[in-house]
This record gives sequence, C-alpha cells and structure tokens, in this order.
Amino acid sequence: MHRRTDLWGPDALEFDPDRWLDERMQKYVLRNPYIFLPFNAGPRICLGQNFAYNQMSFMLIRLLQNFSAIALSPEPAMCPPAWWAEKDGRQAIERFKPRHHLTLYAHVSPSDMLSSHLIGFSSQGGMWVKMEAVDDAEVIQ
Ligand code: HEM
Repeated sequence: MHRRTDLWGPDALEFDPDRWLDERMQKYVLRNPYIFLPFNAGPRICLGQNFAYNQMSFMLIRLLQNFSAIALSPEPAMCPPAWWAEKDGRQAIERFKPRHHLTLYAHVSPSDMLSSHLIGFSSQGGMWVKMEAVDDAEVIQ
C-alpha cells in the first residue's frame, strides 16, 4: 500500500523522507490518512502513536550522537537474489532483502543474534551496517 503511486504520487518508490515535510504531506497523507498503515487511522488509531514516535526519535538521536558514520555493509545472507536485478523499480536496486507482513522489516532469527559471525545465518540475514564511533571526547552523555 505504501508503494502505490495512485495513493502516494509518482515517486512512491523513492526512499525520500522529505515527503513528510513538503507539500506531499498535505497532498497525500493529510487528505487521506488511511494510506499510512503502521498505526492505522480513524477513531481506533493507535493510542501510543506519539509515544512511539517520541521513543524512536530519542533512540535515533542518541545513536547519531555517538556515531559519525553509518553505512550499509552488505553480507551474502541479506542480499536479494540475483534475479531481482532483472525486475523493474526498487526491486532492481534493492541492496538487502526485506521481509514483510503488514509492514517491511529486516529479519534476524535467534540463531543469528547468538552467532558473532555469519556462519549459520538464515537466508534472511538481518540488515548489517558498519558504524564509526565518534571520539570518546565528543560523546554526549
Ligand atoms: C511502533 C510502535 C507501534 C505501532 C506500529 C503500533 C500500531 C498499532 C496499530 C496498527 C493498532 C491498531 C489500530 C486499529 O485497530 O485501527 C494499535 C492500537 C493500539 N495501540 Fe499501538 N502501536 C505502537 C505502539 C504503541 C504503544 C507504545 C502503545 C502504548 C504505550 C500503544 C497502544 C495502543 C493501544 C491502546 C491501541 C488500541 C487502540 C484502540 O483500539 O482504540 N501502541 N497500535
């Protein structure tokens, strides 16, 4: 649903967080809140939505304060199958293979979390990144 161009506009497949800040917010989401599924919409909308946004913002800000760079670090287990490259749209350029039910997510099985290296990884493999810590002196406590 979040990738439908009839609901989100012609650039629906672009990863572009600015769509929450510019005129596209008014044009698509505010006009039809039911197109954004994670918390649903209407009278039974998630009561914890703002609390969840608050927690996520706080966690992200604390993370970004402690790392100067975060880059995707593709590992074989997380990569999409080679035939995706033949497909159209995002599938052709995707650099990790998301799983999905209601929303997309990166799958990590319990055995993945226990292993300190990639042996024994399931085919989904999570989404690996490399992060550079800022100097201790710069860390904001
Ligand atoms: C990322 C985090 C969260 C997501 C994606 C999420 C998503 C949802 C969704 C999809 C619903 C169903 C809405 C419907 O039936 O139309 C819901 C309901 C609800 N959520 Fe959340 N939720 C999150 C976090 C939270 C938190 C942190 C709380 C409480 C502190 C919370 C409390 C509730 C409550 C009480 C309802 C029931 C509302 C009702 O039926 O009237 N949620 N949530």
